[in-house]
Amino acid sequence: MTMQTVSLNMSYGGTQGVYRHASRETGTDMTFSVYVPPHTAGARLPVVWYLSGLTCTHANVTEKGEFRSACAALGLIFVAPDTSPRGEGVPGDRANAYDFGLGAGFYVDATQEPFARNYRMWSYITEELPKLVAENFPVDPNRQSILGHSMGGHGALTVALRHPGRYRAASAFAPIVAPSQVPWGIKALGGYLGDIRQAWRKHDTVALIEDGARVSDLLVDYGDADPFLTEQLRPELLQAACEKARIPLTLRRQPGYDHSYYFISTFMSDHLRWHAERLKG
Ligand SMILES: N[C@@H](CCC(=O)N[C@@H](CSC=O)C(=O)NCC(=O)O)C(=O)O
Repeated sequence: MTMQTVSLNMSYGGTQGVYRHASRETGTDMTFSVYVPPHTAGARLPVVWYLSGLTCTHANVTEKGEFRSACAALGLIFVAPDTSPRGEGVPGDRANAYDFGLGAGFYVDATQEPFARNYRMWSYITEELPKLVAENFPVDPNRQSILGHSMGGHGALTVALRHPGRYRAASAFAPIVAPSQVPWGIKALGGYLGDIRQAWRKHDTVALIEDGARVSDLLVDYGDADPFLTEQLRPELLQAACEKARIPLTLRRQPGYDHSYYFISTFMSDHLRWHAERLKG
């Protein structure tokens, strides 16, 4: 699989790159970013995947996430994919809605027309992109972890729950934890997967836990000034599901913080340290 380098900049002794490739899964060109920390030649490094939220590309976290200093200190590779296919002929123009279509792939493989050909973000994130990254960067495939924000928090938690042997840690900023029960999720899962509630459960963190999926532990931060908290995010549903399933959950309510990258960047290094602990050795 080939890829092109869009840009490459030195940062904290490592390199921040942006790359583009032709994706088999989405049938489009896809852009993603990778930060590689300073390392000795030949070393294989742990990799942290970051899934972004509604309206984002790779660029939001790359420019505003403030992850590079911690990644350089902790020796972590940081990968930030896009949130949907884009380009000519791809349905779901954002002019119609910010919460469905372009920038809002919800990390599922769509089964409904006209989305089924291009909106294959589940397979892209879990299969195609990991292979491309492993072929082109000094990653240790046995030391991977995943985190995300909002729609990307939903993606990170569902991907981790369905691949318990692959990701050693999972965490999220203000995740959508029960998409089957909130407006953003009902719109997206219905639009991409149709009205097949059983299929939705495989893309719903709370439902996956209810159905027996497990991870060793979770870290979740949310801000109590987040405008989406009570209608879309509903962290109390995750707390109840984890308590019932006895999954250790560190759920932190951050007073005064909202949903923005000012919030994410404040707690990014905490999350990366938490991941690094679980990616040791
Ligand atoms: N009306 C806003 C809503 C979009 C928004 O807040 N997007 C968040 C993620 S929300 C859940 O997935 C985001 O990360 N935005 C990008 C940023 O750089 O802050 C809008 O249309 O912008």
